[in-house]
Amino acid sequence: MKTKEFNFFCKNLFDKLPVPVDFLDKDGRIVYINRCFLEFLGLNEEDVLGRVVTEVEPTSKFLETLKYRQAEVAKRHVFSNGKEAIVHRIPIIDEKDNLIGGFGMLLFDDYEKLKQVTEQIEKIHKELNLYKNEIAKMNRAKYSLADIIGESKPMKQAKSKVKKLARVNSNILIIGESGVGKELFAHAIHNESERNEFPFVSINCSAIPENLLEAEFFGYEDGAFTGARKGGNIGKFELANGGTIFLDEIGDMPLYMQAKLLRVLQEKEVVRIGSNKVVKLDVRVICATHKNLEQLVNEGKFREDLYYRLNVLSLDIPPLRQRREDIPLLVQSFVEKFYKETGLYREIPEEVMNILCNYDWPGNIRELKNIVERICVNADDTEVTVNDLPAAILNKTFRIEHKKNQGLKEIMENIEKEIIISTLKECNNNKSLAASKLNIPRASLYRKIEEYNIESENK
Ligand SMILES: Nc1ncnc2c1ncn2[C@@H]1O[C@H](COP(=O)(O)OP(=O)(O)OP(=O)(O)O)[C@@H](O)[C@H]1O
Repeated sequence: MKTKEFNFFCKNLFDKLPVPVDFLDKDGRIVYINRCFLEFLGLNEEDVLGRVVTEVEPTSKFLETLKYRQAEVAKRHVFSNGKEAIVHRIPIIDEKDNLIGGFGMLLFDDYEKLKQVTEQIEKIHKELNLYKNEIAKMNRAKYSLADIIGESKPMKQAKSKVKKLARVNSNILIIGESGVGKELFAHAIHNESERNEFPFVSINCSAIPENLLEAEFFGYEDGAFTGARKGGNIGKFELANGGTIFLDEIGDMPLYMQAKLLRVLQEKEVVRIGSNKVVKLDVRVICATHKNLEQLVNEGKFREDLYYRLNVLSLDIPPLRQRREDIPLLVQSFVEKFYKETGLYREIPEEVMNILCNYDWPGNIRELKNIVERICVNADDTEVTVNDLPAAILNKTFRIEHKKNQGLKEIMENIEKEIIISTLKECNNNKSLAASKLNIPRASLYRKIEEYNIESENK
């Protein structure tokens, strides 16, 4: 192409470009320079065209670039007018390896602006890391094995199982009544595992409105649906990547979400709503439920395939009434916690402790914790009294009411019968254990069971 034609061609291409650009011939003469570059240098086209680059701009290193045929990319350069920029100098070589010219371009024509942008980016990065750390802190497992109070046999067994479960990566289903400590155990499994440096994300399936479940689980992109937060949102699975996700109340998950969850567990990847980018997942899933999932499967309310996928390993946490010996330890720890939080010292006398130990605790440890806190608040003095206990607990503990016109013998028999029934319940109907707890010979227990017709009532 002739110089004139080339110049015309470049004008069409580069004159409207807001980036300074020029072309040189093989001897370093400027054959084209765009308007933006002229403005930057404060020169007119006539002062520049056809002249050797160093005559126009004495600081230019372009002649060396042409001489050594070596491209220089993103170099900082100070021009004779004092302006600083990031420049590219590229030698142009033809197919026969001959040098035919050079191409120059300024990336940032205002170095100060670049510095500001870089500083701004650095600041944003720092802030982003700060938020990331905060989010990571929020998504940490707070409890470890040491926080799980209980020395009863079933608790010791459950705690030692935690260590085994932590060693592998399979999904776990934790079963137990409400308030037994399922979430606490999930935290402990994560903390004992190799994933403990990664997030622990907890999500309660029954607490999220059905229409938001998918967005919460898998996240969404900006404008994915009406009401979606600007900028989109990361899903809990992505948030838990590398760590553990705890899906509480899994039995309450609607069927359509069960299908989606199954897909994620099978594929080990997730796609945000409104996006087509696949995110690979490495997340351990721990689920919990107080419902009978097998029954839900039989009723068609829970997918069988999902049940088997979640229930690879399981952990059964017994209700508090089956491990009453843990009650004094738990009460003591809740009283200490109350003292630490409020500075109010409380003591639980034996008669109050006995009542607490005999109550059945349908709400398990959560209920016990609440009641202990309540009686600590109610107490007028350091020593808590029976009167500080809620009536509901007192009524249920003193179940043995005698009917009018009953003689002492009959009343005593009723009391004896009640005690035997509750001890048998406590011992899971193990008669030898019950006899030893009641401190009577086994034969006496059998006789009384028959006498009071307990076995048939107990079935
Ligand atoms: N062994 C324990 N030692 C100390 N605190 C416990 C213990 N078990 C449970 N808790 C406490 O009791 C409360 C209820 O525990 P958690 O939430 O883990 O029960 P959950 O079985 O998951 O209940 P839900 O089924 O209702 O979700 C929490 O405050 C927890 O810290």
